[in-house]
Amino acid sequence: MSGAATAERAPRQRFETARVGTRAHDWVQLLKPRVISLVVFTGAAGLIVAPGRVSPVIAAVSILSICLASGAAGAINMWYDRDIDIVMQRTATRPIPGGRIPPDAALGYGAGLSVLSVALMWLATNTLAAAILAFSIFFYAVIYTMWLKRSTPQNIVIGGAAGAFPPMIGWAAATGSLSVLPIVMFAIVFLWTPPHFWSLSLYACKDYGRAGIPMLPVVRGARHTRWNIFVYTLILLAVSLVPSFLHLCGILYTLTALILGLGFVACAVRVLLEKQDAGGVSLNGDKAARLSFRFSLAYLFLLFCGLLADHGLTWWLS
Ligand code: HEM
Ligand SMILES: CC(C)=CCC/C(C)=C/CC/C(C)=C/COP(=O)(O)OP(=O)(O)O
Repeated sequence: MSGAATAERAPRQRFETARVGTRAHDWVQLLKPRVISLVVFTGAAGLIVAPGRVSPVIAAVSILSICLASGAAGAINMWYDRDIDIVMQRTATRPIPGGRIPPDAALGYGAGLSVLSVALMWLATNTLAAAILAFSIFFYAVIYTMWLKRSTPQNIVIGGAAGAFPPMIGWAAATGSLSVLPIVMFAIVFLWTPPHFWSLSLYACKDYGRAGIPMLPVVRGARHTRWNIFVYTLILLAVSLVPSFLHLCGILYTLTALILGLGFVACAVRVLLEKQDAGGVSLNGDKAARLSFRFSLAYLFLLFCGLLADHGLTWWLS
């Protein structure tokens, strides 16, 4: 090959590589990968603390199924929400509003991955796990996204159930049944979701208002939302201690839940006391709400780490 031909092709090859790379990145972004990471972690925790032994291959396929299902639901959510995502600053550059993935292709991708994830779970484990997985996709993609999100300020209180199922799915995958602990784990994620999301919605309120989405601070105001965050963190603290009162967990979990829960309540108190105008709108760049949102992510991750560590310690001592 002549030197001139090589020189001519090199920049073109670089362009093709960049384009392929960018497209792959967009398909991954459609799955909401960072959200998946925490969803999968809570699902894996349910699977690990369940009684009995699961083969590593079955465990891996179960976790992969939860990962694909969560991503599939995210892709369908982004397909349906393309009209509002384009109006909101936070979401305007997503692959569909950004014009990089056609809406029909995103829907096909989400639907295909949904079927694949449920089929994989069913083949690898049992009907109960596959059924709850299918219901979670339906709940997030249809009940939350297509119905509740645009119709009521209680959208995420009810819709939060979708994201709370993974620990139950993990447990069901391992045992073929359910029990008190996975139901309490469901309740923890369910009660965690409102303060998690409302903290963010306090500083993303303008975006939601512009898109006409009836999120709590848009409809009932920032002050009401601040109080709701506080109340939910208190209830969450109480419910996170239920496994301890029922003797389902040991001291390691109890201490973790207590310290993290008090930390989350402290964040909520800062949100309540943030310098604000008469309507509760922050005069401080929503510093406290931003901290509370970040803390919510650390809280759930560390609480489930505490549960796993406690489980490991009990197993090691027995
Ligand atoms: C219906 C319930 C939920 C709602 C409405 C909600 C809402 C949100 C929103 C709007 C964001 C910001 C995303 C962005 O900036 O692109 C976010 C971030 C996040 N959420 Fe949730 N969430 C919910 C449930 C969950 C659940 C169940 C989990 C995991 C167990 C979770 C984990 C995360 C994570 C890890 C992030 C950070 C993502 C990032 O850094 O890009 N969320 N959530
Ligand atoms: C197993 C399985 C199917 C799990 C589902 C997990 C689940 C429900 C995750 C919800 C996470 C999330 C980012 C919701 C926000 O949606 P949004 O549309 O309000 O937020 P957006 O404006 O950022 O799109």
